[in-house]
Amino acid sequence: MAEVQLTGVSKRFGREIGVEDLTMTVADGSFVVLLGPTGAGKTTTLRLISGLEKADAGDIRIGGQLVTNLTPAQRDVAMVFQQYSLYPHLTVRENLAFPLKSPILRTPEDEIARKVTEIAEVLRIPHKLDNKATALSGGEMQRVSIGRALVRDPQVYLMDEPLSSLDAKLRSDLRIELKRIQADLGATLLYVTHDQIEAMTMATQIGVLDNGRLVQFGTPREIYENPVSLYVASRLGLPRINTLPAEMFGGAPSGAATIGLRPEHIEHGAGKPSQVVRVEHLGDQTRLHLTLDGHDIITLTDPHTPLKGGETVAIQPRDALYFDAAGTRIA
Ligand SMILES: Nc1ncnc2c1ncn2[C@@H]1O[C@H](COP(=O)(O)OP(=O)(O)OP(=O)(O)O)[C@@H](O)[C@H]1O
Repeated sequence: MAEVQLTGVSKRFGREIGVEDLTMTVADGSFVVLLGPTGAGKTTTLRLISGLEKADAGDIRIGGQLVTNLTPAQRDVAMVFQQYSLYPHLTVRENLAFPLKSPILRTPEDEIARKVTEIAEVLRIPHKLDNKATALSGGEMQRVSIGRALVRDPQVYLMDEPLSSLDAKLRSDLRIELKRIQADLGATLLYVTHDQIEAMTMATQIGVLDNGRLVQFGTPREIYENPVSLYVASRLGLPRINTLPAEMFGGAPSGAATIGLRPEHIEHGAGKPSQVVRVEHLGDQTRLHLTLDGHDIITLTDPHTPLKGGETVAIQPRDALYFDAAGTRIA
């Protein structure tokens, strides 16, 4: 597979910023996740790499080769979209085989059959191989779409929220499968998601986009534990990071305007008394909704907590994050 390198890439749509001066390297064999709210430029980045959009400025290299002026087919990338794109009149088998039948590839028939069977098994649809694409559930269609990318051996895979239309169980199964397949193939994969569990568990690196600009690039742990700004800190973590006036607990560093408290930054049992508004049992976590001097705080607690709404619990920060008035991290 190959490394993807973006250097100073910009793309506007009229006055709208798609991406702005984007410089990023997706190393060979890495799994990079792009995070950012809607409109941040994630899809535009994938479309620029695949050649579906043309950059206004900057260079894109795949495997060291400048591809800025190449067509999508010449770039040899495989893209999976959020919405499945299958040939409805073909069977699942024919849909999966289609990318291998390109005259350029000249894949032998027995090799095609072997790859199609292998991918169908990985995606758990071998019993559907002879169904028409239209005779599948939405989740099965999306698995075939992913399969159509995986049967190929492109320079890079580009995936735009490929699991978002699937139910929770299939999504978590495929998350693990996709990560395993990527690691086994040593594939280079650039992946867009809004799902932070996908980002945390699959990514080797995460790139955070803000209005077309790359504001931080690092491992999931770096992004979570050492965010450069409040914006980045707010992209990961459930419940979301709590933000309070910096001086609320005393001891804030000079220049701090906001203290950012993730659940693990909130110690219970000492400090300032806060009111319990509600204890929320979500099954996999138990959330404690608190209020302190008119500020709402959401944190986590023991599932067997005796705390109830109306009670008081003392809290204090531990290893919290501090930000200045512009949201830049200062401590
Ligand atoms: N074809 C287009 N024409 C006009 N504006 C566009 C076009 N494609 C993208 N944009 C604009 O570029 C910006 C970035 O869009 P993009 O789709 O890359 O965001 P995104 O991060 O992928 O968002 P989402 O999470 O909603 O998919 C947005 O302001 C969007 O409105």
